[in-house]
This record gives sequence, structure tokens and C-alpha cells, in this order.
Amino acid sequence: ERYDNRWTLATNEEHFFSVSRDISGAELLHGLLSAPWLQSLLKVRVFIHSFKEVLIPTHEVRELYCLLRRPHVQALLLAHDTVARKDYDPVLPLVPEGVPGDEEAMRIICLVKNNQPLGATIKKDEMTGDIQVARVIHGGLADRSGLLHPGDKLVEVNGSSVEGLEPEQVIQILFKSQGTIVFKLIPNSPQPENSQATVFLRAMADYCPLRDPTIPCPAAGMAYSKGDLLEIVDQTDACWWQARKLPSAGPCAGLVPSNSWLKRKQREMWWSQPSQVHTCIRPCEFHPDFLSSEIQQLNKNVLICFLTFYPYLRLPSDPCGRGYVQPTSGFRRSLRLFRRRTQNKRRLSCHSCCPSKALSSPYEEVVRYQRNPEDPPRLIVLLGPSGVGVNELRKRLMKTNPSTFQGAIPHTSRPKKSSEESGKEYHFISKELFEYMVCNHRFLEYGEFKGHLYGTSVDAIKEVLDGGKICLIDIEPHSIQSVRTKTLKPYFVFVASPSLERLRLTRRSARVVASSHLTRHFTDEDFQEMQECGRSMEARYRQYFDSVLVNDVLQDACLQLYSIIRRAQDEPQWVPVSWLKPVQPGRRDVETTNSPKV
Ligand SMILES: Nc1ncnc2c1ncn2[C@@H]1O[C@H](COP(=O)(O)OP(=O)(O)OP(=O)(O)O)[C@@H](O)[C@H]1O
Repeated sequence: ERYDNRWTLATNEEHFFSVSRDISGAELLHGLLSAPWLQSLLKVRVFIHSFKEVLIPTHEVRELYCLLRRPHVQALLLAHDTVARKDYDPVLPLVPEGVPGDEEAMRIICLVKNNQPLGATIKKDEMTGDIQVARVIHGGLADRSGLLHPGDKLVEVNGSSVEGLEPEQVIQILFKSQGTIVFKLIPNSPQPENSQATVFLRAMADYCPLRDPTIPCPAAGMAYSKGDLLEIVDQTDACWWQARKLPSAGPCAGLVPSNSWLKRKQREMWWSQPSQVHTCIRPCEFHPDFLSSEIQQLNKNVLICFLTFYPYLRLPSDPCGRGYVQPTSGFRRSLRLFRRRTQNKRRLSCHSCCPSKALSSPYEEVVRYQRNPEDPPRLIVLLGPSGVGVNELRKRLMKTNPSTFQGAIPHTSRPKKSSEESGKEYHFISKELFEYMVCNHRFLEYGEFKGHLYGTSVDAIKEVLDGGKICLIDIEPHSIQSVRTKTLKPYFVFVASPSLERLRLTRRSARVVASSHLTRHFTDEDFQEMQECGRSMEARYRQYFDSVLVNDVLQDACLQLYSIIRRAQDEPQWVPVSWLKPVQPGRRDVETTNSPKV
């Protein structure tokens, strides 16, 4: 150790003397060797060397080494380093001398054309005649490039000046271009970020951009059908929103008319038809021509409330006796036939005459809702054309799962029979109380049969739900709005008929009630009527259907309905946003149609 110290001392002295003797270049070399960066480099080398000796490369290490040396990983690491150094600004040549300071900055951008549309629209500035980028479609090629912005002024496309051209001519140039498109443009001042939150809407009407003369760019428009779920990704333009249909097929949004724009159009359309005969101003009459001969023969005493009716009548021989009501399907069918004929008249009159009804909300704001297991179950509502099997399905589910499903006990003003018990078959109440309940909107559906009132009350349904059972009801579609409340949070299942061939095959032994006492086999005419009725129900009301079930093989349809109901109860579903908002004091919980804010 002493020897080493002496040696170190000696060499240091030697160096010192050499330097002091000013040997040529010695000072420089000394400075170089004692530079901190060289010292660090040497330390790294020593470290790597010792590491290499210790490490016996295992199979995994070798594999990792190979992986890390692959070109794409290398490229990734390089990209990472570049980004980390923020070294991605292009190196621009210096501005040549003599360029005036107020010259507008130009941007040259290259976009590679592939099968996708560019995703931007252009317009001509009426004042200056400039061609400008009108809008950039969310998720489109231009948007993803981040290089084109609304308001950017187009100067050249592929080296050709666009000055004095019409937008259509520019589009032609773009259309003909292949591969890379080079735009020269004057960028608009920085755009404010779109800070609006994404809104989800359910379309309450159909829309086809190709049939809309007001849309600024039909090719950028997005068609939708009533019931479709739309994700509104951009509401910057008050008239034309950008939306994606859910479940989303691609990243690119499309133009859809805004809520206020559609309402304005609806109002204009309504007021532009003043010459139309406003039939609903006249009181609606029951004309014998409206009644099918079947119904006329059936019961002359039937008086039906024009808008609602009571769908069930309990049979004395209810085999289950669990308090649910056995429907007399034939009679319901007759009522449905009657109502279908009168419905056309009602539909015409309301839409042409009452602006408040005709100008319904084109969209309904919706949110994902997951029922809390402690909350009452959601009400399950079945709808379908007469004879399709709504009652059969309902009955079977209740019979096979009596501890899970239950119907609502109806109210009636009819006197109680000696064999009956109030609150079991019916809630027997006086006619005055019944009418009082009607006035207080306590019934979802009600009607009069042979001078007695019958109805399904909200309270009867709530009683079932509060007891923890799933309440299964079936209603006529026109009652949908009265059922759509935040309290009941109904889930609508539309029961559709299968094809004509399948109906003939599966309904061989099925019977339709021809009169209050007679049943008969289905005819081809019945099947056709069932399908027509189903189609028109779907066309008019499908925006409210949460699920559609085709009742083909009964057993399968039962199982499918069961799983639909389970999903409705246990999985997140889209519901109107108003169902999750607290009820304002003094407001009735009935109206759910909600229009989004613009
Ligand atoms: N999938 C099916 N396969 C075979 N028969 C069926 C099927 N679904 C229903 N049926 C039978 O069809 C007939 C009519 O069914 P159901 O009474 O349930 O009709 P509905 O839709 O309630 O119509 P309505 O309101 O007129 O009574 C019944 O005889 C029923 O058993």
C-alpha cells in the first residue's frame, strides 16, 4: 500500500514537473483526461464491463436483447427520445430577407388520400370570395391529422390556385386527385377547444340527409332511424351537430340537424299548411262504419273511452289464483281492432291540428342507468299486435316464476261477487272514487265495459314493485307515454310476429277468441293483419322499444323474454336523463320526453 502511494505520489510529481516544464501539449492532455465527461464515460465502461462478466446471458435475456433490437422497437425508442426532447418541430429555413413583416403565414400540408373521405367541408366567403374550410368532421381524416381547422383559407390545391373558383370546382379537383393532396392555406387564428361535454340522444324520428335540402353538405350527413342512439360529439354549430351512431361503427362522425333546427323546421312546416282541414277541432264521433261487423255483433253495450281501455277481464276459473288477471284475449282483440280503425282518424287529426303535439321533441337525452340492487325492480311492459302472443308469454312467465313475476291487481267499479275478495281479483271501489282516481291520473289505462269501469293503477303496479317482484304488464302503444315515469322506470319489450310461414307452422293449434264465448283457429287473414299491425306499431313507436322479441317457437320466446328481463334488471341500460333527475316540487311524474340543450 505504501509502495502504491509512493508510486502515485511519484507519478503526480512527474506530471507536475512535466507540466511545469511546459512539455508541448501536456497541459492540454491533462485537461482532457481530467474532464468530467470523460471520467463519467470511463466509469460507465468499467460498469458495463463488470456487468458483462457477471451476467451469464440466459435464454430470456437473449430473447429480450433480440426483441429490443428489432427495427420497430428501435423506432419506438427513437420516437420516445425525440418526443422527450421535444424535438419534433420541423427545421424551417430562415425567412428570406426582404419579406415584409405583415405577410400572412402560409401553411403547406400534405394529406394522403385513401378510401376514406377527407372529413372536411368548404364554403365560399360571401364578402371576400375566399374558399374556406367550413367544418372539420370529428374523427375524420382531416380531424385526425390536426392540420385543417374551420376558417382556414384555401390558397392552392396540388399547386393550382383556388382563387375565383366555386366550392364545387375545388371539390372536383380534390375528387380527381390521387395519392397525396397538397394544400396551401392561410391558417385561421387558433380555434377555441370544444369544451362541451358529450351528450347521448335517442332519435325520436327518422332522418335522411339526402332528402334534406337544408343540409349544408349531404355527403357529410348521417342518416338515422327513430330509436337510434346518437353520441353528439360537437355542438359548436347551433344548427348542425356532429354525431356518431351507437354502437359506433367507426371514428368518423356525421352531420345531423340540431334540436332547435328540427323544431324550427317542424314549426315552419306546420304553419305552411294552413289550408289543411283541421279535423281534430271537431269532436270525434264513433261512426258505425268504423266498427268492424265482428265488434258490432259482439256487444252493442260496449262503451269505450276513446283514448284508453281496460285490457283484462278476470275469468272466474283462474287456475293460478295468484291475484294476476287472466286476459280474455278475444275481447281485447276486438277492442284492438276497433281502436286501430279509430286510431288512424285520431292520428291524422292530432298531427295536423295541434302544434303542441305535432311539434314533439325530435331527440330525447338519455344516460346509462344501472339499477341499484336495493331499488325496486323496473316495470316490464309488453307490447305487440293482437294475437301475437303477448298474454301467452306473460302468463307463462308468471306461472313458471311466481316468486319473481306478478301482474298488477286492477281496480273496478263493478260490484263484488260473493266468491270474490277485494284486493285479490280486483280492488273493488265506487264509481265516484274511480273517477276521482282518473282525474288524479292514477290510472295508466282504464275503460268502461258493460257500464263498469276497469283500470290498472300506478299504485297497484308500485305495490308489486315495492314488494320486490317484477311487475309484468301489457299495454296498448298509445299508453306508452303515461307509463314512462321515473318512478316505474319501465322497460319496453315489443313482441313481433315471425314470418307468415312460421306463423302458419307454429300456430296450428293456437286459437283466437272470436267473440266473448267463441274461439276459432287463426286464418291467413289474421296472420296478415297481425303482421301489418306489428309493422305499423314498430314504424310509429319503435323509438320507445328497449328490446324486440320475435315470438316464433313459444318455448324459445319464453326463455328469451326471461333473459331480456334479467338484463333489463341487472345490466346498464339507456334511459331518459329526466328519470335520474330529482322531481321538481309540484310536478307530476309523467312527462319524460326531454330535449337537450343547444
Ligand atoms: N309462439 C307461439 N306458438 C304457438 N302458439 C302461440 C304462440 N304464442 C301465442 N300462441 C297462441 O296464440 C293465441 C293468441 O295468443 P295471445 O292470447 O297471447 O295473444 P295476444 O298477443 O295477447 O293477443 P290478444 O291481445 O288479442 O289476446 C293463443 O292461443 C296462444 O296460446
